[in-house]
Amino acid sequence: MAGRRVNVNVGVLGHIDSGKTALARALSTTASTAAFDKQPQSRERGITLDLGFSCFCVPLPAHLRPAPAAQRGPGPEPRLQVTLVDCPGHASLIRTIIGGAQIIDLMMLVIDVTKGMQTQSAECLVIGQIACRKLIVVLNKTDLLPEGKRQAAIDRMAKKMQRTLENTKFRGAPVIPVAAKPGGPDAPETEAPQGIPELIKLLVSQISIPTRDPSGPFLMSVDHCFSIKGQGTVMTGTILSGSVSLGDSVEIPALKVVRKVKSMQMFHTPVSSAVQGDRLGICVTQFDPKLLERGLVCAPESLHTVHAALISVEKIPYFRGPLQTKAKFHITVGHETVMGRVMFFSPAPDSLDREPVLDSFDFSREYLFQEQYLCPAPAEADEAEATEKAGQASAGRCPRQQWALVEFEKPVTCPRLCLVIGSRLDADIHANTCRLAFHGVLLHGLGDRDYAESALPALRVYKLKQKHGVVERVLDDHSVIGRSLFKKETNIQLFVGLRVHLSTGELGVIDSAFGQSGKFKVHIPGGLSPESKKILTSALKKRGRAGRGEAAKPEEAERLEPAQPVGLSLSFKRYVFDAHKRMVQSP
Ligand SMILES: Nc1nc2c(ncn2[C@@H]2O[C@H](COP(=O)(O)OP(=O)(O)OP(=O)(O)O)[C@@H](O)[C@H]2O)c(=O)[nH]1
Ligand SMILES: [Mg+2]
Repeated sequence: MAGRRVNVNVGVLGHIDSGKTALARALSTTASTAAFDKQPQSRERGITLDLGFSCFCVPLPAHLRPAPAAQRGPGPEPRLQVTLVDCPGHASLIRTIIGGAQIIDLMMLVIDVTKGMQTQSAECLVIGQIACRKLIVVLNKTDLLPEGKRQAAIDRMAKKMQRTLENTKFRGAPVIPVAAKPGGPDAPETEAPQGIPELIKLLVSQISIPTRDPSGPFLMSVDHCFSIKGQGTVMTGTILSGSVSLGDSVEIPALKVVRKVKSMQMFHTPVSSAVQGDRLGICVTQFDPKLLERGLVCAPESLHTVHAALISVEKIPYFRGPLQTKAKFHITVGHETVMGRVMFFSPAPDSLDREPVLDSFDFSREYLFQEQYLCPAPAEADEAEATEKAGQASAGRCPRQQWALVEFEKPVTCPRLCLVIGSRLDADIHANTCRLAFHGVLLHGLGDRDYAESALPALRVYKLKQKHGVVERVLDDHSVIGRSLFKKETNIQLFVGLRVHLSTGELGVIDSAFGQSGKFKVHIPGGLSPESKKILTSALKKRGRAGRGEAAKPEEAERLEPAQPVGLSLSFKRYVFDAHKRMVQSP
């Protein structure tokens, strides 16, 4: 029996033509069926269209070996299997790249040393920050640098990359030069790559194996599917969670079918079980492989199909422009990308500082509707630019967590708490801008097609509304008539009982409509103060005088005339999903 193998997935990401496939080829000794641009279209266009998988093995390094006590007696040397996930570079394939990034433990960012950071290198770095823990920057094509100045140019680019990483979570990550295919496409195959042994050494030293957890529901991301005559249908992919054994039933949720696992292989070797992190081919009883190119296979009934979701959101700082409520984004949910419309909301003002919660959504709390995602107010220096952008949190008080309701154009099938990325894939790919707009975690999926009626009323997101009017006249010490707060057609009955503040300081309560023109009666429980009465009655007198032509002493009219009318302000909450559109008193 072969010795123990520990698998780790390493992503190869970078701008188009930086040499990712050439690097994967140089690194690999064993190629799986799908590696190295074997697709005919891929060969024709000279670009990678799909994830490519290949691997190489090295002795398991000391830092990854279990403690001596845990080791079983003498046996074959344990091996580390490094599975390389060669991602496409072309901008149009970013969904594939995001899918690839979610199954890797470490990311190699390939940079063409003669070009430096390019648009998709930056996007890959953003994706890496969201989905990966570790990074190595590989400066490729060093053979293209003039020999005499090569080292200096490499050092300069390495410094530049370090500076770029400075503001990311990969600060201080290693940068290493190579030439994966010296001489380029026309160079003879005998031309040996340069710097590969050093890169392997660095990779192996940087790899740490995340704890693989065999518990939890089985979930595998499938990247290829084909049938073998007389045996069944084979799906190859990476196990994202849980484990699988021979004879288990697995579900292909996209096709709504359940199949039995007949056999399994890991890199051409039959196995009887596999766990999270393993790369695997499983053969199940026949189904048409054409129906499933990409997708998920899972333990029966462990995934949910959702029509909308509540997600925790964080804006990607490189995305230019605001994130608007009602805007449409491409939303990658787990391993699917669909269009979705978003509505942003923040904590109620009294809970801005609450610790972010990333594993559930609290329906018992109230939330404040936002026209757009709130960004921290920028430093003074950026003020000019900042004033253009609305949606800044007032006085630098930015909530620690914000959310969005995402409504999908078509339902998506995804695991619990999966990664969500919102992007603007329709943006011009040559515009040199980051198309990735926000990321987050799916906290709560709405599985009912009629979620708008069945589930959303429980979501207590409110808009804070303010209305302003004026006191028209005093009825008595405890009541006034107001106007200009409502439109003529407003049903004032809905507002009865809500508090209004008079600009003179008194508190009133809307009592009833008054006449047909949107006027209303306000009851003032504490009574009008003598000063207020003076201001109001003097205004009344003036009106009266004009109306009835009564003579008043000119000096009195001057003295008592209020500088401004007495205002009435009403603030109330309206819950966005309240079917009855009730107004609720706000503090
Ligand atoms: N001179 C030189 N050319 C290289 C090197 N590595 C790759 N190339 C060439 O660069 C071109 C692109 O290489 P690929 O490996 O296909 O690049 P890629 O990053 O996989 O491209 P996409 O997958 O389409 O994004 C090919 O013509 C390679 O021969 C290198 O180290 N030196
Ligand atoms: Mg490629």
